[in-house]
Amino acid sequence: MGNPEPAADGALLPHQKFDTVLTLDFGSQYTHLITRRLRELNVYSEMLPCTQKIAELDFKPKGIILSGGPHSVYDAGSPHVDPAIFDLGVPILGVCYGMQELAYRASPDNVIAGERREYGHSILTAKPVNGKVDKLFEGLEDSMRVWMSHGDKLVKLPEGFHTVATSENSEYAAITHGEKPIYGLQFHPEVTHTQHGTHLLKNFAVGICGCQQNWTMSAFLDQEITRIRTLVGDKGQVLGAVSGGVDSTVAAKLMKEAIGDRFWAVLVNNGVMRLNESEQVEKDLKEHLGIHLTVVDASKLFLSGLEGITDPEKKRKFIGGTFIDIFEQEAKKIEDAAAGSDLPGKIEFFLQGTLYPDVIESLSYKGPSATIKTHHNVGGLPERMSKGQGLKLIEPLRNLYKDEVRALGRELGIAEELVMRHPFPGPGIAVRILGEVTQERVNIARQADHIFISEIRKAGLYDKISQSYAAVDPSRAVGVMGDKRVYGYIIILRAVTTTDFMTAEAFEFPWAFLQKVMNRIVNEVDGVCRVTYDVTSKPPGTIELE
Ligand SMILES: Nc1ncnc2c1ncn2[C@@H]1O[C@H](COP(=O)(O)OP(=O)(O)OP(=O)(O)O)[C@@H](O)[C@H]1O
Ligand SMILES: O=c1[nH]c(=O)c2[nH+]cn([C@@H]3O[C@H](COP(=O)(O)O)[C@@H](O)[C@H]3O)c2[nH]1
Ligand SMILES: NC(=O)CC[C@H](N)C(=O)O
Ligand SMILES: [Mg+2]
Repeated sequence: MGNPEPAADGALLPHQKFDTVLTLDFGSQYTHLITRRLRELNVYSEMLPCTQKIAELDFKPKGIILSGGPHSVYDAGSPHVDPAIFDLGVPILGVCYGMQELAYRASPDNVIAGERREYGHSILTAKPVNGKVDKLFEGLEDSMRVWMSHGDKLVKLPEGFHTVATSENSEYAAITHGEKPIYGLQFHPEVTHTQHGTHLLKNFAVGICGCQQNWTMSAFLDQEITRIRTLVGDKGQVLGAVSGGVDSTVAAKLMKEAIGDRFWAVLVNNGVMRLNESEQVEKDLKEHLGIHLTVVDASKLFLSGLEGITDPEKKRKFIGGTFIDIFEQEAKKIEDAAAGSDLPGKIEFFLQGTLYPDVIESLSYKGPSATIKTHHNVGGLPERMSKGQGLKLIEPLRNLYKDEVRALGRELGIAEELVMRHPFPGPGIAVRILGEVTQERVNIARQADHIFISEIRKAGLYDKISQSYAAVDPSRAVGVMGDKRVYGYIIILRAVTTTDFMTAEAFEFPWAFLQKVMNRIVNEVDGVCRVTYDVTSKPPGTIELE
């Protein structure tokens, strides 16, 4: 099931504690939106690949949703669901490919390639049966705009099914079985382009599956604290890397709440953090959160090692590797110190702030996809540490989306300012300096970044932007300042809005704001004579420059 954490009796995972709708992924780009929409309704949902064997589940879902997907059910090699889903006796909803899969299973000649693709809006009307609209469409009696994206279609109703909604182009826009709670939709209720899509998913999850709407961060917090205590026992100790970022701060606070002083945090100052960041984080974590923290100043080691490296991937790999070396040394020191203290047990666990999108990424049903960039990857850390030092992994956030992590942070009483911080990558400013990283360039990037972020805060824009920073382009440009010719670096400002950091749009600043920031940077940061604003969306750009 992909959960690397050790099992312990009584340490219940969310899908064992909360009513869960299981979404099986056939590779649609929208699958994860199904789980998102359900969680927004306070119904817990998890996604697994369509190849999941039902016998291997360690929980019983209250309902199953089969997602859309790029394949055609009738093609050789197309994915098919484990037929055991039908033996669970729980409601099933097929969306697009998922519906075609249901029809195809009933009889392969139910599904054919349509004459043309249907992509975009369509008007859907619920069709009453015996004068009554189906449970799936309760409260949705009026026509609604839905979003379609398919080329294949049902040519006839599978045996035992009837139509519960039609659209302009699809006679079988929504179908249900006469006796069993099995449903199919040709359109996508999970996308925001579908009107009342969330209402429809609620009708399925709550009305039909009978799920309780009790997935709240306060309930999760209680469950997770119990789970961590059971897992770690009353003697075990936990070690964790913290950056001051949202994820590691929330994970650390949660750990502190669960096991108190048996949690040990390490912050590595890699020399490419923001202005005063290391000091600020130390203060925040120690004072506000009361966390037991070791700060390792390795800035010289990182900066000297980065000398002469211009290739982005090489920079990332160097930083990732050095980070692990330092962390291992510190872990050893802490362990040795803990062994000599009167603290009860040995350090057995390693805390990691993995989030659900990372998990989804690894569970999605897809062919091999190209690596865009190597994230500095503390993901490499536990493997070496678990083998080398026998540490077991603990990942309390692995089922949460970023906004859920923020809500959990608030639940834990973490200050709003920490909870709402923009993400900051592990390799830090090093991937925001194009080409070689030098102390001079780091200083310039820090100062420019500090001005940009302070102005964003002053203008009340910080929470409207998902991530922002200033980068340095060390190819220089000519300028004139105080009647003198100057030849200086170019600053690139970047600010984006995004929900999942997979795609992003450049933030639209008022012109006067950009001019003000430009003015301050050229006047206050030595060595800079030009400021540009990067308007590239993702794709084709990425959020970081390297
Ligand atoms: N300077 C650092 N010192 C110690 N650990 C770090 C450092 N930078 C990153 N990490 C570790 O790497 C993990 C991944 O970094 P990432 O930036 O994705 O998360 P974050 O910093 O906790 O939160 P955010 O996404 O808000 O920045 C962190 O959770 C932390 O465990
Ligand atoms: O901890 C991290 N280590 C990394 O190596 C790393 N690279 C990118 N990022 C962050 O990921 C998000 C997407 O960034 P990209 O569009 O540049 O891939 C953005 O939020 C980036 O800041 C990283 N975070
Ligand atoms: N969005 C989908 O699930 C598409 C299903 C199938 N590939 C079709 O074209 O009809
Ligand atoms: Mg970070």
